[in-house]
Amino acid sequence: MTKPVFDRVALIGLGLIASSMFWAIKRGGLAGEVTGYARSQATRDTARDIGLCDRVCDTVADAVEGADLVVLCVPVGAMGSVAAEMAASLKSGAIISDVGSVKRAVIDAVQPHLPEDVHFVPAHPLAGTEHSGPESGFAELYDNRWCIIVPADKDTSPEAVAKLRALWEGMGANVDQMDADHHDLVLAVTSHAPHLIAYTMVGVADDLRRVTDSEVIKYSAAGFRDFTRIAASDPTMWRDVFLNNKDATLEILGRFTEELFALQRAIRTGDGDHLFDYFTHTRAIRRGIIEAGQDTEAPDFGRGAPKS
Ligand SMILES: NC(=O)c1ccc[n+]([C@@H]2O[C@H](COP(=O)([O-])OP(=O)(O)OC[C@H]3O[C@@H](n4cnc5c(N)ncnc54)[C@H](O)[C@@H]3O)[C@@H](O)[C@H]2O)c1
Ligand SMILES: O=C(O)C(=O)C[C@]1(C(=O)O)C=C[C@@H](O)C=C1
Repeated sequence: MTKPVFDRVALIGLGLIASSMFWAIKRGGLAGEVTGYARSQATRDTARDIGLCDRVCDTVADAVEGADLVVLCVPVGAMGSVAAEMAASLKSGAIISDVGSVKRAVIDAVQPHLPEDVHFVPAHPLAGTEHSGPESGFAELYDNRWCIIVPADKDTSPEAVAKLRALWEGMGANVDQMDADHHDLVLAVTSHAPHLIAYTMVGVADDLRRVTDSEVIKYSAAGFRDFTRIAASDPTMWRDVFLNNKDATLEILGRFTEELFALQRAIRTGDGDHLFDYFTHTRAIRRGIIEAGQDTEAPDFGRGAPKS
């Protein structure tokens, strides 16, 4: 039996990310006790019914009392108010972290509420599904996925960072470290703008009523199915992501629109060379990612004959 990384962990907000953390912590024997708090009675009842958390508390103060690590797993827009609510009950020396998809806005919202004798070490696991709520979690969610740790200050305790790293590694993740603004720009490109594009594409399809009546469902085995999966993600979470990573997302969408206009023009003017060169370039990027071993889920390109 491995030694737990923390004696007591508190998970605040019992949805997909927190419930997956709980099952992964249990799988790895990473904490002595895990307490949990959710705002709604219905969520707390469900959590108790399915054995999510060793102890489900009815107040955030009870959940964080005596905890060595507190992880805020609520939507980005709720982080500040939850931090304010729990601040007076935090144990001296505790590590406070979060899992929010945006980092600069969360740091600005949470930090002012925290007492000086705790360590604030924000983080973001790059793993999720389109499902939400306490029943959607599973222990394997973080296996081989990245978790980015974003220390709030330059003088954040290295011991606190190392302990949080050990927890995420114990849950199966690969851990990296980044500055908050850089994180927000990278995620605007790789996650936030793509989600907005998926939402838009599904909305466009829905506008074409005759398509959605039957054909979209019938033929959505291809790329569009991934769009509909992503566009089924939690509306509160994604509203908060866009409102709290405004600048980076707008910057990326501006660039995206420019490229889209150029492609649109190439189609209208019959500029096949532009389209071909563009697609050749993007294909090389995809192949580069796979060759560098950075997409562990990608199938080999070129199937060829089955290998005996
Ligand atoms: N879903 C993903 O793909 C994903 C991936 C990485 C990070 N995240 C981040 O993780 C966090 C949680 O996301 P999730 O997918 O687990 O969401 P979820 O909807 O499954 O769970 C969120 C939980 O927070 C609770 N909550 C909402 N407002 C609250 C408040 N004011 N006070 C207390 N509790 C409140 C909800 O009731 C729910 O239990 C978000 O910040 C999100 O940006 C999500
Ligand atoms: O797989 C999915 O459903 C996701 O969208 C997960 C995903 C992403 O990769 O964009 C979504 C938001 C996060 O903050 C991190 C991960």
